Amino acid sequence: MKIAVLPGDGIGTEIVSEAVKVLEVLDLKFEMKSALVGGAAYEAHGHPLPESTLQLAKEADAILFGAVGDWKYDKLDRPLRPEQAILGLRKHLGLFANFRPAICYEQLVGASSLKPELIAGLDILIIRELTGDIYFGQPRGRRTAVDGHFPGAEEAFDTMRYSRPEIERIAHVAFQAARKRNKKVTSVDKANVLETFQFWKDVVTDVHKEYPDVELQHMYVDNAAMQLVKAPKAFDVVVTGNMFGDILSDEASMLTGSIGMLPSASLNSKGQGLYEPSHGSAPDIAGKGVANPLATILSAAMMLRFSLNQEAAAQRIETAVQKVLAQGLRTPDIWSEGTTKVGTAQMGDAVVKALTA
Ligand SMILES: NC(=O)c1ccc[n+]([C@@H]2O[C@H](COP(=O)([O-])OP(=O)(O)OC[C@H]3O[C@@H](n4cnc5c(N)ncnc54)[C@H](O)[C@@H]3O)[C@@H](O)[C@H]2O)c1
Ligand SMILES: CC(C)[C@H](C(=O)O)[C@@H](O)C(=O)O
Ligand SMILES: [Mg+2]
Repeated sequence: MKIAVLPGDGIGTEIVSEAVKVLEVLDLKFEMKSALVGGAAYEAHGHPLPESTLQLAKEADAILFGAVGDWKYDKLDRPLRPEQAILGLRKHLGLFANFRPAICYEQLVGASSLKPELIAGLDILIIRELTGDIYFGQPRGRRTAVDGHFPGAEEAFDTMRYSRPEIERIAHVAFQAARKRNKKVTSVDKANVLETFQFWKDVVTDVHKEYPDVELQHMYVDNAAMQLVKAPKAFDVVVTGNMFGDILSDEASMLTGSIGMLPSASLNSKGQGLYEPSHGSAPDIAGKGVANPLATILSAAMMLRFSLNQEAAAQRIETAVQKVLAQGLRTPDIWSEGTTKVGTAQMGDAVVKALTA
């Protein structure tokens, strides 16, 4: 089993080290190979996703990814920016199905910004389409406006688009996931304004005919953003496009206590997957040893489950994470009165200890 380890930038390197520690202690005979990606790869090779890194990723059974990006690269031409590395990996590997489970662990009910009764027992799954939408639509660019409110002015534009097969395959993923859970899918769109999302809604409705045992609800994205903080437990599986999924998953992360708790899996149709926390490189706390590594450690558990056929090991990691939380250990992002503040490495060590005890 080959795992490509791509730590990236900022806290990416700190949190991936902890996940690697956890994987190593399982002693499952993985072959782990690391490569530079993002800003780190740009510095060394002049490109955020060098051919050698892409090749390593393509040949791996699974990819463990940290995060990419730093403010200092914001002025680079877009194709050279660190974020192009993760977008390129998703595109080149066809990683269209992004699972972002928002689970509020019992021990962290007090860490959320929401009232405990709203989030105690929360377990929802956001399924974000990851290779289409306005993220990848062409054409895009800058030009001189020919119409609109300011003809002749400089303007920028992107293209929002989805094809029927792209929507169908993510809808199947969502209905099948819901079958293993509480059999409810909420499809989030903006069909009242955008043709792309009226089409999304129509296609999801068509696919639903094959899943009569699963309840389908449609919801506009603005309402969904509100309902997520009003009554999050009313959701089971949420399926949506690339951009709405990006935004709603960050919102949902706060229901779990912190964005440092939200893992993710991005899968292609061959069962290959990239596993990364949902958060970014957090330049504001990078290098301080305070980042929460649990989202990355939980992403490694998802990797064992979805790509490496190691369900028992995945469950061992998830149980170990709950154990350290029960011991009262908290990185600053999830710390509350009466618990013990620890750093990134101490948190990783505690998970390793809980696994081996
Ligand atoms: N997949 C990715 O690689 C990815 C995802 C999101 C953002 N980014 C990039 O990351 C950079 C920073 O973006 P941003 O600040 O908008 O988002 P971010 O997710 O990096 O950080 C947002 C806030 O959450 C905090 N945070 C994030 N992860 C944390 C963790 N594990 N523990 C504790 N606190 C954590 C940060 O300190 C910050 O205050 C940008 O360059 C952005 O493009 C990359
Ligand atoms: C860094 C960026 C390209 C990325 C996205 O928008 O998909 C990030 O925000 C994420 O959620 O993985
Ligand atoms: Mg995001």
